Amino acid sequence: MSITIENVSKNYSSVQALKGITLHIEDGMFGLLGPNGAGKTTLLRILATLIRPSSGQITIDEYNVLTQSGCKAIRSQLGYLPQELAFYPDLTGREFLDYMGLLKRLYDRPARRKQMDALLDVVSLSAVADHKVKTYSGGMKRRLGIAQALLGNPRLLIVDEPTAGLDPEERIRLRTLLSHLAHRRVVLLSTHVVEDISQTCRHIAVLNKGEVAFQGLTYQITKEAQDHVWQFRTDTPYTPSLEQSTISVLPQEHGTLYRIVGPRPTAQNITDLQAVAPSLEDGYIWLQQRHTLSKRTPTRNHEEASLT
Ligand SMILES: Nc1ncnc2c1ncn2[C@@H]1O[C@H](COP(=O)(O)OP(=O)(O)OP(=O)(O)O)[C@@H](O)[C@H]1O
Repeated sequence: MSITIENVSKNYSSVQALKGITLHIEDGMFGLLGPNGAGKTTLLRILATLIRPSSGQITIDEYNVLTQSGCKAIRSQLGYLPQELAFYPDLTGREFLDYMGLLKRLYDRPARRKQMDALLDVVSLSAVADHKVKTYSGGMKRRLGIAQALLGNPRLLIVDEPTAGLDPEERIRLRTLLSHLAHRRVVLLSTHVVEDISQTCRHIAVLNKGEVAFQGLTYQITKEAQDHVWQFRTDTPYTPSLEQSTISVLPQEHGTLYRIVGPRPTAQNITDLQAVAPSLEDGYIWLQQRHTLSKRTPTRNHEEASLT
């Protein structure tokens, strides 16, 4: 499968949620990374054909998603797990899947049952399939959500923040499951957790305020931050400049160890200053910062302002 998103914008009355997004996505796992409000959910809902963009073009394989026939063709190949999936708590996991299967027009009962059994196995819920959903943990509900998205064996699986609120064990379990599912389809994963992406996605796009701040191979993000990550020690609290972000503050026996992303720190009271190898998180913060700063309108300094 091949997805091409060209110059897509979306306005909600006065809010411009997406501003000319252009992306290309192929089979495998693709990560959509960005802070709250970046526009990830809006983009996923557009791809899931739930809302229409204000402008732009989207083609999935040979289909134009914005036409009625293209939309219909894509819907039959699509599985979607939204951030908040409404479950019926008094149904069992199996009953819920059965209901969702009917909504997906899987009317052949034996075939639907067979598919449900296989999916319950894939998401490791077979043992609790006949327990009510209200007895499931957050992670189990998320896995049931993935099972319902997989009904009909879609070639495009869209999952919005699937690891939010899960404990580390469940997060790893879910990430691993999604990686396995990405073998013969596109899995589009949205998250604001850098680690989710680093462990699973070869290709990513970083969104910032409705724009693409980066797209490419995941490891390239660390390269972007090369020579912009600093470590130093100080005895007094360090206040970062507007262009710097504090990544960590580690109290030690002698002073405090700071890790900063941005221009080289120049404060007097710091020692052992060195540039360090960026992590993916450093790279992500650097990209966000660079993108935000590039959008800021230059302000006059105080002297210039006082002359007028
Ligand atoms: N239905 C809506 N009506 C008005 N504004 C909206 C609507 N949906 C989203 N927005 C706004 O659009 C922008 C992008 O929101 P979106 O939910 O797509 O971002 P996100 O990256 O998914 O964030 P989060 O991780 O918090 O869900 C935000 O400013 C949000 O407030």
